[in-house]
Amino acid sequence: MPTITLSAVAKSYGGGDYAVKDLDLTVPDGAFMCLLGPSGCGKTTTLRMIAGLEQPTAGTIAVADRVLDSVEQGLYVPPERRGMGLVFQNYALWPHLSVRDNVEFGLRMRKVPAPDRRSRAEAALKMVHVDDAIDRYPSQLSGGQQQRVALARMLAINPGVLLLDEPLSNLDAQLRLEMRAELKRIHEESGATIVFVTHDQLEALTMATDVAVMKDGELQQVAAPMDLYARPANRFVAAFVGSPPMAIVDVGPAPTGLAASLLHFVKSRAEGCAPAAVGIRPEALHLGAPHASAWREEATVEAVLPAGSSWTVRLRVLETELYALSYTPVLAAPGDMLTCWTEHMHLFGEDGGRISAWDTRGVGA
Ligand SMILES: Nc1ncnc2c1ncn2[C@@H]1O[C@H](COP(=O)(O)OP(=O)(O)OP(=O)(O)O)[C@@H](O)[C@H]1O
Repeated sequence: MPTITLSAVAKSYGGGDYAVKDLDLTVPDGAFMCLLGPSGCGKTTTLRMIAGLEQPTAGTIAVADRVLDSVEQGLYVPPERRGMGLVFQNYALWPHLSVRDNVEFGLRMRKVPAPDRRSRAEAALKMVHVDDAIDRYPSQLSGGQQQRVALARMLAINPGVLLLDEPLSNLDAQLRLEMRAELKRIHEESGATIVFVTHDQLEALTMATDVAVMKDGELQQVAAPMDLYARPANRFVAAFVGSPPMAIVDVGPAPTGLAASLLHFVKSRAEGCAPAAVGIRPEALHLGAPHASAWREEATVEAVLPAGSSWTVRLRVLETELYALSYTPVLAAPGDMLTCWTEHMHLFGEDGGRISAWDTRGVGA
């Protein structure tokens, strides 16, 4: 199975702006890599370059030791010779062909003999759990089933690399949830290397083995989902990943109120540490009796928002609004005064980058 390597890849559509800038990215063999970022950050362009649908302006793309694009060497392998399967948001199935024929279509184009075609189509449809609808037409299927057929069509050609561009965005919330679990299972069963484009951080965190976060055409961080969440490399990733988002408080150069309180705490724990901003995730902000070593302040409850299994509380702390997320019932009412506290802060420097030494409290100590 193949590792995909992008080296110093850039793409300009003309006019001096770059959709993708100097991208170095390795998608490990068998990974489920999500390209994550806000609209326009270059995710689709990156995927289309891997697919061969766009040619890079600079750089090299290789799969295993086979170079597919090299601007320097004037080398370019067209999409149909890359051995990759693509599924896009609009997964057009042929309306006049049955599910079986839709899936067999790609195999027919590749001149696979009929009996082999038949068994491969059946196996692929079985894998995506729509084998019971094999003789139906696309109009007789739900959106989720159609999406599965589109996937089966790709899986049947047995690609080493599967490229998916927001394939779940046309589905309703329930189906999206189901399909996320299905895609994970399909990834494990097929062993394919998957690159998946999404702007939905939850989708990325739940499915991926590796997440690459992009902003303005530039790679911000590549990490396993929990590492990305626990140790975001900079303010952008910290604010983009997590819901409700991390509160990020600017603490320099002459902080007052909450900023002063946080900075005072940081300096008391790590002498010489001078962060520009302090971040607190809502679920790391607790209410009630604090741990001895924790940062704490008095908070006024502004609103309690129960959501069945969790409680979001809007607090006012030293004139600043903060959110706390609790997974145990919060029995407070607006106007109540409580102590809020945390032991988990994220520190960011002047350049927005994470001060990782703080995570082990080695800063300035
Ligand atoms: N064919 C094109 N011609 C000119 N500019 C383009 C073209 N395709 C994309 N762009 C520009 O390149 C930048 C990156 O676009 P891209 O579609 O890769 O981003 P994205 O992160 O996938 O966004 P979205 O989630 O909205 O699809 C954007 O500024 C976009 O306007």
